[in-house]
Amino acid sequence: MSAPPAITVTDLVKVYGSRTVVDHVSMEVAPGEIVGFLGPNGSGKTTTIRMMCGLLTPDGGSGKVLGHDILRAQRAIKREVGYMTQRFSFYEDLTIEENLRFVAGVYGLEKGAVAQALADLGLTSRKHQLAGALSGGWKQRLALAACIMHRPKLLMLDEPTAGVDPKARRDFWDEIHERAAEGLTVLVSTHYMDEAERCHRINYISYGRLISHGTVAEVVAHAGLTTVILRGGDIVAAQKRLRGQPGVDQVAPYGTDLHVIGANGAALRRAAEAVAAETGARLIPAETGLEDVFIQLMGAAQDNMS
Ligand SMILES: Nc1ncnc2c1ncn2[C@@H]1O[C@H](COP(=O)(O)OP(=O)(O)OP(=O)(O)O)[C@@H](O)[C@H]1O
Repeated sequence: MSAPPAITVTDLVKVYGSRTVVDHVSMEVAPGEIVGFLGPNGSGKTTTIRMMCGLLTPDGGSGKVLGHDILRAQRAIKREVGYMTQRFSFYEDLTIEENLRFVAGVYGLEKGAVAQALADLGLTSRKHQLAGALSGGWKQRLALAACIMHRPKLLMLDEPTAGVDPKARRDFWDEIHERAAEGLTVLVSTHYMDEAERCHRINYISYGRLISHGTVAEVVAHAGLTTVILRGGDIVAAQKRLRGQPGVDQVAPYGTDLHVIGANGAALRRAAEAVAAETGARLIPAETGLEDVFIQLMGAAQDNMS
Protein backbone atom coordinates (compact mmCIF):
# COMPACT_ATOMS: atom_id res chain seq x y z
CA MET A 1 0.00 0.00 0.00
CA SER A 2 1.40 3.43 -0.90
CA ALA A 3 1.90 6.03 1.87
CA PRO A 4 -0.94 8.51 2.41
CA PRO A 5 -0.42 11.92 0.74
CA ALA A 6 1.44 14.62 2.69
CA ILE A 7 -1.05 17.18 1.38
CA THR A 8 -4.51 16.56 0.07
CA VAL A 9 -6.82 19.55 -0.21
CA THR A 10 -10.10 19.86 -2.08
CA ASP A 11 -11.85 23.01 -3.32
CA LEU A 12 -10.00 25.47 -1.08
CA VAL A 13 -11.60 28.93 -1.19
CA LYS A 14 -10.48 32.24 0.34
CA VAL A 15 -12.50 35.40 -0.08
CA TYR A 16 -11.34 38.94 0.82
CA GLY A 17 -14.21 41.41 0.63
CA SER A 18 -15.85 40.82 -2.72
CA ARG A 19 -12.78 39.08 -4.22
CA THR A 20 -12.28 35.33 -4.35
CA VAL A 21 -8.48 35.17 -4.23
CA VAL A 22 -8.33 31.36 -3.98
CA ASP A 23 -11.03 29.74 -6.04
CA HIS A 24 -11.66 26.01 -5.49
CA VAL A 25 -8.04 24.87 -5.48
CA SER A 26 -7.47 21.12 -5.10
CA MET A 27 -4.04 19.58 -4.80
CA GLU A 28 -2.35 16.38 -3.74
CA VAL A 29 1.32 16.04 -2.80
CA ALA A 30 2.98 12.68 -2.04
CA PRO A 31 5.53 12.25 0.77
CA GLY A 32 9.07 13.07 -0.36
CA GLU A 33 7.82 14.93 -3.40
CA ILE A 34 9.03 18.42 -4.38
CA VAL A 35 6.11 20.28 -5.87
CA GLY A 36 6.38 23.73 -7.44
CA PHE A 37 3.69 26.34 -7.13
CA LEU A 38 3.76 28.89 -9.91
CA GLY A 39 1.64 31.77 -11.07
CA PRO A 40 1.68 35.52 -11.65
CA ASN A 41 1.97 38.02 -8.78
CA GLY A 42 -1.19 38.10 -6.71
CA SER A 43 -2.55 34.83 -8.10
CA GLY A 44 -3.08 33.30 -4.65
CA LYS A 45 0.01 31.17 -3.99
CA THR A 46 0.87 32.61 -0.57
CA THR A 47 -2.75 32.53 0.53
CA THR A 48 -3.08 28.86 -0.48
CA ILE A 49 0.18 27.97 1.29
CA ARG A 50 -0.98 29.75 4.46
CA MET A 51 -4.25 27.81 4.45
CA MET A 52 -2.31 24.57 4.14
CA CYS A 53 0.10 25.58 6.95
CA GLY A 54 -2.71 26.16 9.40
CA LEU A 55 -2.02 29.92 9.47
CA LEU A 56 -5.20 30.94 7.69
CA THR A 57 -8.69 29.44 7.88
CA PRO A 58 -10.25 28.72 4.47
CA ASP A 59 -13.73 30.05 3.66
CA GLY A 60 -14.51 26.85 1.81
CA GLY A 61 -13.09 23.44 1.05
CA SER A 62 -11.43 20.81 3.15
CA GLY A 63 -8.26 18.80 3.38
CA LYS A 64 -5.54 17.16 5.34
CA VAL A 65 -1.91 18.09 5.78
CA LEU A 66 0.28 15.31 7.24
CA GLY A 67 -2.93 13.55 8.20
CA HIS A 68 -4.27 16.54 10.18
CA ASP A 69 -7.51 18.27 9.27
CA ILE A 70 -6.74 21.80 8.00
CA LEU A 71 -9.90 23.19 9.62
CA ARG A 72 -9.65 21.51 13.01
CA ALA A 73 -6.00 20.67 13.69
CA GLN A 74 -4.13 23.84 12.75
CA ARG A 75 -1.88 23.67 15.82
CA ALA A 76 -0.74 20.12 15.03
CA ILE A 77 -0.01 21.16 11.45
CA LYS A 78 2.09 24.14 12.58
CA ARG A 79 4.20 21.82 14.75
CA GLU A 80 5.04 19.52 11.85
CA VAL A 81 5.46 22.06 9.05
CA GLY A 82 8.40 24.35 8.33
CA TYR A 83 7.32 27.59 6.64
CA MET A 84 9.84 29.91 5.05
CA THR A 85 8.14 33.18 4.20
CA GLN A 86 9.01 35.44 1.28
CA ARG A 87 10.66 38.03 3.48
CA PHE A 88 12.30 36.03 6.24
CA SER A 89 13.74 38.23 8.95
CA PHE A 90 16.35 37.82 11.67
CA TYR A 91 17.84 39.87 14.40
CA GLU A 92 20.54 41.50 12.32
CA ASP A 93 22.67 42.39 15.32
CA LEU A 94 22.70 38.81 16.60
CA THR A 95 25.01 36.10 15.28
CA ILE A 96 23.84 33.10 13.25
CA GLU A 97 24.06 30.93 16.36
CA GLU A 98 22.20 33.43 18.55
CA ASN A 99 19.40 33.69 16.00
CA LEU A 100 19.06 29.90 15.87
CA ARG A 101 19.11 29.70 19.66
CA PHE A 102 16.25 32.16 19.72
CA VAL A 103 14.22 30.02 17.30
CA ALA A 104 15.07 26.88 19.28
CA GLY A 105 13.72 28.63 22.39
CA VAL A 106 10.45 29.49 20.65
CA TYR A 107 9.94 25.84 19.68
CA GLY A 108 11.18 24.56 23.05
CA LEU A 109 13.88 22.47 21.39
CA GLU A 110 16.67 20.78 23.29
CA LYS A 111 20.20 22.24 23.36
CA GLY A 112 21.72 20.01 20.70
CA ALA A 113 19.25 21.21 18.06
CA VAL A 114 21.19 24.40 17.29
CA ALA A 115 24.54 22.64 16.88
CA GLN A 116 22.87 20.03 14.67
CA ALA A 117 21.20 22.69 12.49
CA LEU A 118 24.50 24.57 12.14
CA ALA A 119 26.25 21.36 11.07
CA ASP A 120 23.44 20.26 8.73
CA LEU A 121 23.48 23.53 6.80
CA GLY A 122 27.26 24.02 6.80
CA LEU A 123 26.98 27.04 9.08
CA THR A 124 29.20 25.90 11.98
CA SER A 125 32.31 27.81 10.88
CA ARG A 126 30.26 30.99 10.47
CA LYS A 127 28.20 30.69 13.61
CA HIS A 128 29.73 33.83 15.18
CA GLN A 129 29.00 36.05 12.16
CA LEU A 130 26.29 38.67 12.54
CA ALA A 131 23.15 37.82 10.56
CA GLY A 132 23.00 41.39 9.24
CA ALA A 133 26.44 41.04 7.62
CA LEU A 134 25.64 37.87 5.65
CA SER A 135 25.25 37.74 1.87
CA GLY A 136 21.84 36.82 0.41
CA GLY A 137 22.80 33.18 -0.06
CA TRP A 138 23.98 32.71 3.53
CA LYS A 139 20.96 34.56 4.90
CA GLN A 140 18.76 32.16 3.02
CA ARG A 141 20.73 29.20 4.38
CA LEU A 142 20.16 30.58 7.89
CA ALA A 143 16.44 30.89 7.13
CA LEU A 144 16.35 27.29 5.98
CA ALA A 145 18.21 26.16 9.12
CA ALA A 146 15.68 28.06 11.24
CA CYS A 147 12.67 26.50 9.58
CA ILE A 148 13.91 22.89 9.58
CA MET A 149 15.42 22.91 13.07
CA HIS A 150 12.26 21.45 14.62
CA ARG A 151 12.47 18.55 12.11
CA PRO A 152 9.30 19.24 10.13
CA LYS A 153 7.91 16.56 7.81
CA LEU A 154 6.73 19.15 5.30
CA LEU A 155 8.45 22.30 4.13
CA MET A 156 6.50 25.19 2.61
CA LEU A 157 8.83 27.61 0.87
CA ASP A 158 7.42 30.89 -0.40
CA GLU A 159 9.77 32.25 -3.09
CA PRO A 160 12.82 31.16 -1.10
CA THR A 161 15.49 32.25 -3.54
CA ALA A 162 14.28 35.69 -4.65
CA GLY A 163 17.32 37.93 -5.00
CA VAL A 164 19.87 35.16 -4.43
CA ASP A 165 22.71 34.54 -6.92
CA PRO A 166 22.68 31.46 -9.21
CA LYS A 167 25.36 29.51 -7.31
CA ALA A 168 23.58 30.00 -3.97
CA ARG A 169 20.29 29.01 -5.62
CA ARG A 170 21.81 25.85 -6.98
CA ASP A 171 23.28 24.96 -3.57
CA PHE A 172 19.89 25.62 -2.00
CA TRP A 173 18.15 23.30 -4.45
CA ASP A 174 20.75 20.57 -3.95
CA GLU A 175 20.01 20.84 -0.23
CA ILE A 176 16.26 20.60 -0.86
CA HIS A 177 16.69 17.51 -3.04
CA GLU A 178 18.84 15.83 -0.39
CA ARG A 179 16.14 16.46 2.22
CA ALA A 180 13.41 15.18 -0.09
CA ALA A 181 15.42 11.99 -0.70
CA GLU A 182 15.32 11.50 3.09
CA GLY A 183 11.53 11.79 3.03
CA LEU A 184 10.86 15.52 3.54
CA THR A 185 7.98 16.80 1.41
CA VAL A 186 8.41 20.25 -0.14
CA LEU A 187 5.92 22.70 -1.62
CA VAL A 188 7.74 25.67 -3.11
CA SER A 189 6.41 28.79 -4.78
CA THR A 190 8.69 30.38 -7.34
CA HIS A 191 8.80 32.69 -10.33
CA TYR A 192 11.97 31.08 -11.71
CA MET A 193 11.63 28.60 -14.59
CA ASP A 194 14.85 26.77 -13.75
CA GLU A 195 13.50 26.15 -10.26
CA ALA A 196 10.19 24.89 -11.64
CA GLU A 197 12.20 22.45 -13.72
CA ARG A 198 13.88 21.10 -10.58
CA CYS A 199 10.50 20.12 -9.08
CA HIS A 200 9.01 16.64 -9.46
CA ARG A 201 5.68 18.22 -10.37
CA ILE A 202 4.31 21.73 -10.74
CA ASN A 203 0.97 23.46 -10.21
CA TYR A 204 0.13 26.65 -12.06
CA ILE A 205 -2.41 29.02 -10.52
CA SER A 206 -3.91 32.15 -12.05
CA TYR A 207 -6.54 34.47 -10.58
CA GLY A 208 -6.93 31.99 -7.74
CA ARG A 209 -7.67 29.02 -10.02
CA LEU A 210 -5.43 26.03 -10.59
CA ILE A 211 -5.21 25.85 -14.34
CA SER A 212 -2.42 23.38 -15.07
CA HIS A 213 -0.54 20.69 -13.18
CA GLY A 214 1.74 17.72 -13.73
CA THR A 215 5.41 17.15 -14.51
CA VAL A 216 7.10 19.92 -16.50
CA ALA A 217 6.95 17.71 -19.62
CA GLU A 218 3.22 17.06 -19.06
CA VAL A 219 2.43 20.75 -18.55
CA VAL A 220 4.35 21.68 -21.70
CA ALA A 221 2.74 18.88 -23.75
CA HIS A 222 -0.72 19.69 -22.43
CA ALA A 223 -0.39 23.32 -23.57
CA GLY A 224 -0.16 22.04 -27.19
CA LEU A 225 1.98 24.94 -28.41
CA THR A 226 4.19 25.10 -31.49
CA THR A 227 7.47 27.00 -31.44
CA VAL A 228 9.73 27.99 -34.34
CA ILE A 229 12.89 30.07 -34.34
CA LEU A 230 13.78 32.70 -36.93
CA ARG A 231 17.54 33.03 -37.18
CA GLY A 232 19.53 35.56 -39.22
CA GLY A 233 18.07 38.17 -41.55
CA ASP A 234 16.38 41.32 -40.33
CA ILE A 235 15.10 40.22 -36.91
CA VAL A 236 13.71 43.65 -36.00
CA ALA A 237 11.60 43.77 -39.18
CA ALA A 238 10.54 40.14 -38.67
CA GLN A 239 9.39 40.86 -35.13
CA LYS A 240 7.26 43.80 -36.29
CA ARG A 241 5.77 41.81 -39.18
CA LEU A 242 4.92 38.77 -37.05
CA ARG A 243 3.10 40.53 -34.25
CA GLY A 244 -0.66 40.14 -34.62
CA GLN A 245 -0.45 37.67 -37.54
CA PRO A 246 -2.95 34.77 -37.44
CA GLY A 247 -1.47 31.87 -35.45
CA VAL A 248 1.23 34.02 -33.82
CA ASP A 249 0.53 34.31 -30.08
CA GLN A 250 4.00 35.26 -28.84
CA VAL A 251 7.10 36.75 -30.46
CA ALA A 252 10.16 36.95 -28.24
CA PRO A 253 13.75 37.88 -29.13
CA TYR A 254 16.47 35.70 -27.58
CA GLY A 255 19.79 37.29 -28.48
CA THR A 256 19.87 37.26 -32.28
CA ASP A 257 17.07 34.64 -32.56
CA LEU A 258 13.37 35.27 -32.62
CA HIS A 259 11.12 32.71 -30.92
CA VAL A 260 7.64 32.52 -32.39
CA ILE A 261 4.99 30.63 -30.47
CA GLY A 262 1.35 29.80 -31.01
CA ALA A 263 -1.47 27.37 -30.33
CA ASN A 264 -2.41 26.95 -34.00
CA GLY A 265 0.68 25.20 -35.41
CA ALA A 266 -0.35 25.28 -39.08
CA ALA A 267 -1.22 29.00 -39.06
CA LEU A 268 1.95 29.79 -37.08
CA ARG A 269 4.19 27.98 -39.58
CA ARG A 270 2.49 29.72 -42.53
CA ALA A 271 3.03 33.16 -41.01
CA ALA A 272 6.61 32.38 -39.93
CA GLU A 273 7.57 30.95 -43.36
CA ALA A 274 6.26 34.02 -45.16
CA VAL A 275 8.04 36.45 -42.82
CA ALA A 276 11.27 34.40 -42.87
CA ALA A 277 11.27 34.57 -46.69
CA GLU A 278 10.63 38.35 -46.62
CA THR A 279 13.33 39.13 -44.06
CA GLY A 280 16.00 36.61 -45.12
CA ALA A 281 15.80 34.53 -41.93
CA ARG A 282 16.15 30.75 -41.55
CA LEU A 283 13.27 28.87 -39.96
CA ILE A 284 14.21 26.30 -37.30
CA PRO A 285 11.69 24.08 -35.49
CA ALA A 286 12.15 24.25 -31.70
CA GLU A 287 10.84 22.80 -28.47
CA THR A 288 8.39 24.91 -26.49
CA GLY A 289 9.76 26.07 -23.14
CA LEU A 290 7.98 26.22 -19.81
CA GLU A 291 8.18 30.02 -19.77
CA ASP A 292 6.39 30.18 -23.14
CA VAL A 293 3.64 27.97 -21.72
CA PHE A 294 3.21 30.18 -18.66
CA ILE A 295 3.06 33.34 -20.73
CA GLN A 296 0.39 31.71 -22.89
CA LEU A 297 -1.55 30.62 -19.79
CA MET A 298 -1.33 34.14 -18.35
CA GLY A 299 -2.73 35.61 -21.56
CA ALA A 300 -5.52 33.03 -21.69
CA ALA A 301 -6.46 33.65 -18.04
CA GLN A 302 -6.63 37.42 -18.64
CA ASP A 303 -8.92 36.85 -21.63
CA ASN A 304 -11.22 34.69 -19.48
CA MET A 305 -11.46 37.36 -16.83
CA SER A 306 -12.16 40.31 -19.16
N1 LIG B 1 -5.16 39.89 4.12
C1 LIG B 1 -5.56 40.24 2.90
N2 LIG B 1 -6.59 41.08 2.71
C2 LIG B 1 -7.02 41.42 1.48
N3 LIG B 1 -6.47 40.95 0.34
C3 LIG B 1 -5.45 40.10 0.46
C4 LIG B 1 -4.93 39.70 1.73
N4 LIG B 1 -3.91 38.82 1.52
C5 LIG B 1 -3.79 38.70 0.17
N5 LIG B 1 -4.70 39.47 -0.46
C6 LIG B 1 -4.89 39.56 -1.93
O1 LIG B 1 -5.09 38.26 -2.42
C7 LIG B 1 -4.48 38.10 -3.70
C8 LIG B 1 -3.57 36.89 -3.67
O2 LIG B 1 -2.42 37.20 -2.89
P1 LIG B 1 -1.24 36.19 -2.64
O3 LIG B 1 -0.24 36.89 -1.77
O4 LIG B 1 -1.79 34.89 -2.16
O5 LIG B 1 -0.66 36.01 -4.10
P2 LIG B 1 0.72 35.36 -4.59
O6 LIG B 1 0.39 34.48 -5.72
O7 LIG B 1 1.44 34.76 -3.45
O8 LIG B 1 1.52 36.64 -5.12
P3 LIG B 1 3.11 36.92 -5.24
O9 LIG B 1 3.65 36.06 -6.35
O10 LIG B 1 3.16 38.38 -5.61
O11 LIG B 1 3.70 36.63 -3.92
C9 LIG B 1 -3.76 39.41 -4.00
O12 LIG B 1 -4.59 40.18 -4.85
C10 LIG B 1 -3.64 40.07 -2.65
O13 LIG B 1 -3.64 41.47 -2.78
